[in-house]
Amino acid sequence: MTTDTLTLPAPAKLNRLLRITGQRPDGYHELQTLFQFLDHGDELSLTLRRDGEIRLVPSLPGVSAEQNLVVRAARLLQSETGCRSGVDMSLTKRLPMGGGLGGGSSNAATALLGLDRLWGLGLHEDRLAELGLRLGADVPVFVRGRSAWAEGIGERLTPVALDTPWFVVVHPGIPVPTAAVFGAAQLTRNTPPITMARALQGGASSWRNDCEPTVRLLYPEVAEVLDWLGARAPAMLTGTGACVFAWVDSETEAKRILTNLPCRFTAFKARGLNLSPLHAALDG
Ligand SMILES: C[C@@](CO)(OP(=O)(O)O)[C@H](O)COP(=O)(O)OP(=O)(O)OC[C@H]1O[C@@H](n2ccc(N)nc2=O)[C@H](O)[C@@H]1O
Ligand SMILES: Nc1ncnc2c1ncn2[C@@H]1O[C@H](COP(=O)(O)OP(=O)(O)O)[C@@H](O)[C@H]1O
Repeated sequence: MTTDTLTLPAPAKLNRLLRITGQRPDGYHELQTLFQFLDHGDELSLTLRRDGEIRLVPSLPGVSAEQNLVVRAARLLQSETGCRSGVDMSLTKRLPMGGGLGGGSSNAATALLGLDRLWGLGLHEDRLAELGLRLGADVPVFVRGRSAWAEGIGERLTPVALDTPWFVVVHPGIPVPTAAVFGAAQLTRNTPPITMARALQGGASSWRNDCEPTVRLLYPEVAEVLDWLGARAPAMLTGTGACVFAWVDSETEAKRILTNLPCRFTAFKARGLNLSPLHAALDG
């Protein structure tokens, strides 16, 4: 049976570890990172249009519909496949923009997989991941939908099963643009690469984020969150920020930390997942 409307999750990700091991001639940084999904995120609704039009209503504050990654994903899919169907999209945004939670990339992956289903394209996951990479370095992991060890700029992915604690994720109330962190002179760019086995062997207590010292220095609001949360549980930066996460043993402990949150910060609690809720929804 075919359906005319799909409503799908676009989960957040955390970078449980992030090492910057070099820089390519085109300026992009080579990373080693561990990606994990959360059971918290945005939601994208897709309704089939037969006239080929692609619409997003309403658009996000500060991002025109044309720049929005879900519209760009839909156009890319149309131009690559010659598909003549269109779509009406609406996005329920819960993830902060520029938060290091991969919201835009996750939205793009949900659009790619959702439209592949809605338009009956039947594209292979490898092809969708390749199209995703053209939209952003973080899109492929959301297309694949498994926790992963990532290398290159994040596109060389090996699935892994990570521990799945409860997390408290705190946003300092300011965005941190990815390009500003990667453009900073003082950023560490020469961390020696390690094997995935060694990274996993060390466990969460050994995992670090190479962006953290630079982000601390450039964004005192993030440093404040790192100090506040770090005093309550082990805490680190996700991606290039702005969000900081801490891992705890139970939902009760997560709630306890949230109860005392200073009102200048926003926060949520979520469980770590090794399978993306998008894939669970599409397979269910
Ligand atoms: C570093 C990560 C870790 O997850 O951080 P967050 O953005 O999620 O915080 C990501 O790989 C980010 O991926 P994504 O957000 O898709 O980045 P893009 O839009 O492709 O790149 C934005 C800009 O950041 C720089 N950039 C990005 C990725 C990379 N490996 N090296 C870079 O130097 C480039 O200047 C690029 O123009
Ligand atoms: N659907 C979208 N959701 C969020 N941001 C988007 C979207 N489409 C385009 N963008 C642009 O991408 C930028 C990075 O967004 P986001 O993915 O939320 O941050 P991060 O990569 O730090 O997790 C935003 O500041 C915005 O300009």
